[in-house]
Amino acid sequence: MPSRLSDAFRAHPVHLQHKHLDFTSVQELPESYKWTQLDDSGNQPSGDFFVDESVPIIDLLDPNVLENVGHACKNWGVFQVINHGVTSSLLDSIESSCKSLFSLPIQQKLKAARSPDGIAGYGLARISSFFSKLMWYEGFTIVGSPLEQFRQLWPQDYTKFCQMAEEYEKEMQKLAGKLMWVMLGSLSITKEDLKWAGPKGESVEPCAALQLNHYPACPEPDQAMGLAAHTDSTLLTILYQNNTSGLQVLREGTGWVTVTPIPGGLVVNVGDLLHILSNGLYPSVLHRAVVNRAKPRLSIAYLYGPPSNVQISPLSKLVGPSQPPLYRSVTWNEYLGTKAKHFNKALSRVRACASQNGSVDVNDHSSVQVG
Ligand SMILES: C=C1C[C@]23C[C@@]1(O)CC[C@H]2[C@@]12CCC[C@@](C)(C(=O)O1)[C@H]2[C@@H]3C(=O)O
Ligand SMILES: O=C(O)CCC(=O)C(=O)O
Ligand SMILES: [Fe+2]
Repeated sequence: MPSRLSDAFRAHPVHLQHKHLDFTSVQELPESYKWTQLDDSGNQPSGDFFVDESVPIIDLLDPNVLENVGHACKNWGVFQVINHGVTSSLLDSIESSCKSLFSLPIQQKLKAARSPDGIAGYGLARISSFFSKLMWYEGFTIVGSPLEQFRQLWPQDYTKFCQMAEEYEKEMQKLAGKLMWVMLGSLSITKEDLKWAGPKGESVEPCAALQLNHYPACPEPDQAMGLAAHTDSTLLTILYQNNTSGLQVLREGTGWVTVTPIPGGLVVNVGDLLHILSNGLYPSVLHRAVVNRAKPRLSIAYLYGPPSNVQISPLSKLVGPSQPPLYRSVTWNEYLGTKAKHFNKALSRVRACASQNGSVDVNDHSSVQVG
């Protein structure tokens, strides 16, 4: 059983033909990038034009923060956070470094290509193997120190980039720890209830990945897909998006709702592991990224999870005779492997007794087709 996050995909290598497009030279969308409704998992009418609903914005300094976060997690599985303590100068720096990174020639970026059974590096979206059409997307995954890969990629500039990425990871780790306790606190879970977080609640070596996402401007955005609908496998994800819209979340009964960027704001979403811990009370939100004709879009996701070999299961405080545990226990490593194999059916795979009692997964996106 793998015990480090970077070993999670060893048993389930993802073989993507590395057909990398030089997006800058394309005038017309190639057939292989044209999505129809059938290719698009979970396609629902877009809520953009008629929905007067928007993802909650939460001020982390608000005295009612617990209640507000609880409401957002329960009803949306996502919120935007302000007054989070991460400086706008750090957000600006990482954004501009990512811009330089993605503007390198494709041959150079491929020097740091992710291997089929690896976790870190440059490449197509990992979930691409579940779809017959390609995404208008390129990404870079960083786990721990990015030094080695960036040395190959950027022999002159890598130290500056690495220092900044490490500072960003440090700040995100602090914020993610804080957010985790607020999100759990909103369920009346205290630090004593979470054994793996240490006696005082100090998180024992949490695991995390930094995902740099780039969606170039697209000649036919209505037919293209940036990043197909998925949930994150994390406890929670913190996403910084530049000032270009593209992120959409699926709201039951409404459809796709755009998460409009707010200056200095960060998007926080509930991941599958928090859904499991909360025994299904907090849904992990299905989300995707669409593209546009005018401007490239950048986003930086901090994917935060528990130590990779800790067993995660519904918290005992949230389980009782009338609320049986909905999921069996699973480590993050094991769950990432399950996700690599079963994608949007991964949660159902760890569902307790799903086949015996015939119950339906409250967060089951298995109606979502994979191509
Ligand atoms: C820790 C991780 C979560 C993630 C897979 C990864 O190894 C690093 C990238 C993450 C990401 C980002 C885009 C969507 C996603 C489903 C994917 O394919 O790669 C997530 C993965 C996840 O949360 O399962
Ligand atoms: O680019 C976005 O807005 C979404 C990115 C995302 O979902 C991810 O990195 O997991
Ligand atoms: Fe995501």
